[in-house]
Amino acid sequence: MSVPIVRTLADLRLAVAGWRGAGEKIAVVPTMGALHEGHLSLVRTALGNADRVIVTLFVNPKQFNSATDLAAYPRTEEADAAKLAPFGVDMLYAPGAEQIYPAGFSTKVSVSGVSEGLCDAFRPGHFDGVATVVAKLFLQTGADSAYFGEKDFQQLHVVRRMARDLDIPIEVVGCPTVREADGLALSSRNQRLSSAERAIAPRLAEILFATTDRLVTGAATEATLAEARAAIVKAGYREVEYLELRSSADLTPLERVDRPARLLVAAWLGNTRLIDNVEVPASPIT
Ligand SMILES: Nc1ncnc2c1ncn2[C@@H]1O[C@H](COP(=O)(O)OP(=O)(O)OP(=O)(O)O)[C@@H](O)[C@H]1O
Ligand SMILES: CC(C)(CO)[C@@H](O)C(=O)[O-]
Ligand code: BAL
Repeated sequence: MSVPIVRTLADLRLAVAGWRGAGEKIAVVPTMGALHEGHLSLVRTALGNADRVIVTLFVNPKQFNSATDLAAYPRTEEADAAKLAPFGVDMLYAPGAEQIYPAGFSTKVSVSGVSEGLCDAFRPGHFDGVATVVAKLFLQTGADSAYFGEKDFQQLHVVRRMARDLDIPIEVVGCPTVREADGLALSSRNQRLSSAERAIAPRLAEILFATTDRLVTGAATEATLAEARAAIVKAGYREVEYLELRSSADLTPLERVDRPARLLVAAWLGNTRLIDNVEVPASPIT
């Protein structure tokens, strides 16, 4: 079985109209390709919740801050289509850039609040690019539900807020982060790690989990976070961009764990920027 590849908005709309006519529920899984088990877990959840599943593959230039990062981004469409084939995905929508940003395109979707701080502080404009392309993908596909990984936790919040604010009738579903056996969160950027870096990489998740265990409900957290930042550098990471505690519900900064909380990190291992985040387990207030 192979997955039908659709490259134009006109062909996408034709297929979707047929499915809608038959009363079928449609799910969309937006990706930038280089598919791995993380993406495939989203696909499995989508297949369980809908009659038709569209996976999108578009490396969105508007969300890259650096031309080098964009140029280095893996492009493996053939292998991606082969990975999707056994799942019975209904369509791989891999539009040309002109289908998303036709000549004269001048609109930007910008979500305030949840977009601010964390990744935005180091990739300014990144979430405008994400919100703009995801709004287009939601409207082009007209899907009933969309699947995003918690690995990109801030992105998940931005997309949810955007869909609510713009009254796009779609359910945004967050899916748990898939990890390698040693704890490293799967990411297409892991391919860029040297073998020495790959050996160090899982220390990030290890330190993150160990730190959440130390974040006792109600206690101030800054000293614990400072120790964790130092431990990440000691493990061999070049730089910690941020390690912050935020509310899980709306990403507001927290100085102590006084509601469901998430610990989020971005750090550079050599020339590769990795992100991760974990929920802080609730602990009894003593
Ligand atoms: N390890 C993972 N577990 C669950 N979902 C994931 C994982 N990695 C990526 N995803 C999700 O897959 C979707 C597409 O992500 P994307 O194509 O950017 O892959 P990626 O591996 O995160 O790449 P990169 O981080 O290098 O951009 C996003 O919703 C993202 O959160
Ligand atoms: C959601 C997304 C496909 C938008 O380009 C991208 O940010 C990603 O792959 O996470
Ligand atoms: N996974 C988020 C896409 C990006 O890093 O641009």
